[in-house]
Amino acid sequence: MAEEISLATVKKHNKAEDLWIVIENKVYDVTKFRLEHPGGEDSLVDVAGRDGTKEFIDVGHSLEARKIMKKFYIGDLAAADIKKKSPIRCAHVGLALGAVFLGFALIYVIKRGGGPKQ
Ligand code: HEM
Repeated sequence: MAEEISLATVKKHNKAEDLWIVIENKVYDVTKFRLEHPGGEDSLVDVAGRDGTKEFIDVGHSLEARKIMKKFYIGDLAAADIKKKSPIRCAHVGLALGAVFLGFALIYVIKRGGGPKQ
């Protein structure tokens, strides 16, 4: 099984001479690659020690780039750090569904003449 690396550990490697990046929940040590990176050293240093998934995808990296990445893979982001964002999103979806349900329930009660009878 791949080694699990916490985001706190990744954060310690946030310099050009010690450069780890998270992409799609996988951790890469691109310290040596930074000088060969066709997109330049600076773009990698900008996301050093953090999640660079958005930036990586925004560039539209080729399949060749994805092949090269594999050479620098050092482990997976710890499960606890991956899940952090999702409960918030789930809560939002739950709230939205709850609000829609309440809306329909209200319409139903009103249409049935749930109000005071005359
Ligand atoms: C292990 C991680 C990465 C690898 C192996 C990698 C590899 C490459 C390669 C091979 C290219 C040439 C174009 C292509 O084949 O797509 C490239 C271009 C580029 N990369 Fe990366 N890259 C990595 C991460 C990143 C990240 C995290 C960023 C942004 C923060 C980034 C920004 C860029 C930019 C700006 C270009 C230039 C695009 C252009 O000139 O059109 N790269 N990269």
